[in-house]
Amino acid sequence: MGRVSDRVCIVTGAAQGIGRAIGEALLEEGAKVCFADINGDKIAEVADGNRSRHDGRVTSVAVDVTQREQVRTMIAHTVEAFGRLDVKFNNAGVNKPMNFMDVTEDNWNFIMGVNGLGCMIGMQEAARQMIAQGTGGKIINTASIASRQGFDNVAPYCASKFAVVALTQSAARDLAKHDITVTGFAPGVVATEMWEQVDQDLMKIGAAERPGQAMEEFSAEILKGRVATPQDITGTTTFLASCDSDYMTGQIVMIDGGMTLV
Ligand SMILES: NC(=O)c1ccc[n+]([C@@H]2O[C@H](COP(=O)([O-])OP(=O)(O)OC[C@H]3O[C@@H](n4cnc5c(N)ncnc54)[C@H](O)[C@@H]3O)[C@@H](O)[C@H]2O)c1
Repeated sequence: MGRVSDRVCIVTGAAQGIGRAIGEALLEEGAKVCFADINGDKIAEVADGNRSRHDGRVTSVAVDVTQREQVRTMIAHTVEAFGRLDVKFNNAGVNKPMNFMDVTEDNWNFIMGVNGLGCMIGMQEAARQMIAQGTGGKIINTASIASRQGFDNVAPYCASKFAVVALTQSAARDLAKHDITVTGFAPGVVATEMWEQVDQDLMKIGAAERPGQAMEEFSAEILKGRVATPQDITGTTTFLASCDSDYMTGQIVMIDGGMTLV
């Protein structure tokens, strides 16, 4: 028996990076997992790649987390496949570095849309299903080191991740009476495609002159070399999915290699 045997989980942003690692770790611990992502081809490939090892416990769906109807369809698909929903990870996220003075309404709306609104809709629709089931459940949101501190050239991203923390704390209070716990986790820097893209974007806006420079400087100044792999954080995410007590609700677990201590 795994730590989350037979729990029905949805992970958004699961076509790559942190979300994919969360979903695959849940499968290893016995869960039934719906992998969900805006990239329909890639999410189907990820699910196919996991089917031979975990047959009957894998499904996938294409979803844009900012679109409520698509989120409802994703949940309906999962319930049809596995009978219910126990755990919902709101992990899909975007970043698009820009100097503070160049931030546009489009940039703000894009980042706040996916990271903030997408998280809120994801929580509401998961909770709606859990309330209808009468089973309670768990909602787990991906925050960030950027939800504790603002960093250069990523103001909307930091604002969106502060929003994730506030949504987690507020929803934890509102949903407690339905036995739904709401938690989050806040990684530091994780080596994913998002980080590679951030690196390229920083060069485009002139905040770095060569590939890897911004990361090296950030690494030297703030990280002290502590860059995680997606797999480094799945011990914590599986714990949050398995933890039946409500003592964690409303909390954000830091997985940032001690960055908040420096
Ligand atoms: N990589 C890091 O250093 C780091 C650190 C802290 C927090 N995070 C957060 O972790 C989460 C995952 O990040 P990652 O590094 O794996 O990024 P990533 O870019 O590798 O993966 C993000 C996934 O989200 C999907 N996505 C984007 N917009 C979507 C939408 N509207 N609907 C559905 N799916 C959508 C993408 O297609 C992609 O597969 C994000 O919330 C990110 O903000 C990342």
